[in-house]
Amino acid sequence: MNFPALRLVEERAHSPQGAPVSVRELSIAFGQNQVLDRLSLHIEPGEFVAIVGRSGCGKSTLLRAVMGLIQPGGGSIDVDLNAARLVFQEPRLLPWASVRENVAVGAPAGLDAAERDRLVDARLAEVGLADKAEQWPAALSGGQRQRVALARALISQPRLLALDEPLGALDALTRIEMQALVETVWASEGFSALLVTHDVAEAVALADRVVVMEAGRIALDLPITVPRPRRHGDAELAALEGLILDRLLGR
Ligand SMILES: Nc1ncnc2c1ncn2[C@@H]1O[C@H](COP(=O)(O)OP(=O)(O)OP(=O)(O)O)[C@@H](O)[C@H]1O
Repeated sequence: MNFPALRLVEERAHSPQGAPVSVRELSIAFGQNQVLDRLSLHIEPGEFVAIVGRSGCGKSTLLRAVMGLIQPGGGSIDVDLNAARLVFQEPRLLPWASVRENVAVGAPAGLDAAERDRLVDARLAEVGLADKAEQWPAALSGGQRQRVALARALISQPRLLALDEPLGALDALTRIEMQALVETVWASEGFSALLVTHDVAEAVALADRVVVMEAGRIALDLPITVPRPRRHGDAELAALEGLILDRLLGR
């Protein structure tokens, strides 16, 4: 008999530990626009850090710099990019490839077909899409496509997962379901997570620390110690959300 859930647990037990990230005195300018100004941020192995801030404050610039997509103007970033994956707001799937093939794109090189299929099936089961492997992306909902993007990122067993507003295009209910999924996979896989989001409620629901950016620097670095799994609408989370919103709105 086949025990896919058991196999998944065995795989989790062998998951590599989360990778640390050290950003020191990072400065980035686009022309005259000084977007990041000697910003420092440290992420502990396995920690979940969310970044919030007003539109244009430099959240995505920071995340892209951490992922090696933007060259720092000054300062340093210490991160192992071999073990890092990025999930964007749009799922960026190959429209002409099946769900299985889209997830397999993220698989480590050198696997034989059976081993690759086994990993794809395990990841699809993890994100709740076990029955969609042979579908085309066009046949999926927006939330399902984003699950495929998550499975594609997870298949390489990343030690750091960077998430750039990954749930921003989803409706409110799907978004809450996806937040629970992200929390579950993070808790079971052990990777470090860096999430950029506009949604302060999402940040406090998911993160160990919420970092508030202002004028290219960190204005507030707030630990969220509410026990997990967290429940949407929890009073303590709502109070933390209010505190951060007060800061962002200057109230
Ligand atoms: N490639 C680029 N070239 C020039 N300017 C850029 C570039 N990328 C970002 N910027 C500018 O840097 C600033 C910060 O942009 P960034 O996308 O990091 O902000 P953000 O906080 O993620 O914004 P949002 O919440 O709206 O996504 C903005 O003024 C933006 O116009």
